[in-house]
Amino acid sequence: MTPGARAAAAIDVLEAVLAGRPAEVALTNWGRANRYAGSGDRAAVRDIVFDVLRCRRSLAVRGGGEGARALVLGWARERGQEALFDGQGHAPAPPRATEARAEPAGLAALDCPDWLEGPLRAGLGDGFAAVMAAMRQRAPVFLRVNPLRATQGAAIAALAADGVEAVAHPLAASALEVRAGARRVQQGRAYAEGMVELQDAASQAVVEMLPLRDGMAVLDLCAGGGGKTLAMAGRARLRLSAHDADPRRMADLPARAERAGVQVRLVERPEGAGPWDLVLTDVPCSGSGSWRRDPEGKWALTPAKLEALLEVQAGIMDRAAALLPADGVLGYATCSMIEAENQGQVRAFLDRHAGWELLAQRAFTPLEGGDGFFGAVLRRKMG
Ligand SMILES: C[S@@+](CC[C@H](N)C(=O)[O-])C[C@H]1O[C@@H](n2cnc3c(N)ncnc32)[C@H](O)[C@@H]1O
Repeated sequence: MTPGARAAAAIDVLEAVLAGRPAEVALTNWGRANRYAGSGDRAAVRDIVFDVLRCRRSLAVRGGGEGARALVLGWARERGQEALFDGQGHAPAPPRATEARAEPAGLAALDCPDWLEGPLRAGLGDGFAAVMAAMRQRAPVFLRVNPLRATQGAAIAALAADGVEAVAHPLAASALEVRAGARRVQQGRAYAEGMVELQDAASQAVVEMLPLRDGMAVLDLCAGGGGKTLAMAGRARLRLSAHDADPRRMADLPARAERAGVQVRLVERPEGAGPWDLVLTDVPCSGSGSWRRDPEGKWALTPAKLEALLEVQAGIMDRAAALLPADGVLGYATCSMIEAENQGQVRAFLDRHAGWELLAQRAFTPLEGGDGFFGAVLRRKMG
């Protein structure tokens, strides 16, 4: 496909997305309907679609409209590639007079919905503009080295043999940043043999905040696919259990655990299945820290949805607290940069629960390389 034809394909996909279809589904449907498109074409169309979704507000200004064609026109203009719209072959038709170009300013230039400025500024302070600008870019690909299967050096060498160039990243001792060959990771031997997992560096750093020691009984209360369960297993010899309110989310966990050489007990009802020394609550959140990877979430979030999430998060923290004895540790994590979901939840928890103390908390932003993340470590005091 020519670059112009790829832009036209992205317009088709984005039309489906704007009509309400999730981007991943729209891309899969497009791939099935256009079998002639090779893997390079599919990857290029995907990149345009996600570039546009990350920067939807500013590109609408640049492209002179809110529709899929205007958004992709804005995307092309931002890159100095308006000439792709030349109507030749399968390329989109040239810009119309109504598709006037303008320069986005203020929150539009930062691709921030108006209502989110306050909640985000509360957490990011003076860093707000720099962080929001960073959220307009593609996220790097990070891997976690699994120490149960390989040393860092052995993992880097095995990845190189797979055609993947990866280097250590300072955010976490276990983190590698992929510099080239990211699309080859999941076809390679290093991945198949459990030496590495795909996991954001800040997500790994949050797990490194937890005071894990050999022999501890640990529950991952919101385990989902088990990314953090497996990361915890790499830190110490733990007696690990995993739970999720929606057990279907843990469907892949047994196979992932086996590949990683980890034993995990899946627990349907944590109440009565303890005792636990540490409970991790990687709670459902706005996802505002991972909008580079999941940009649809930025435009779908509403004040009412955020309020509902805050209630769920507080409820899960209370549930975890009830599972922990004196000296028990509660780990709290979000992939959010909104203060109310992070430090605000920790403050509210300490107000609700006498006899608990905060051992550590840290907020991560994409300016450090990984996703926006938050981690807190709380302990129930003795006596
Ligand atoms: C952020 S995701 C977890 C991601 C996972 N820890 C990982 O690292 O891949 C949050 C998970 O919490 C689960 N969840 C939602 N409400 C819950 C509740 N009340 N108790 C336990 N899990 C809950 C969701 O089903 C979802 O899988």
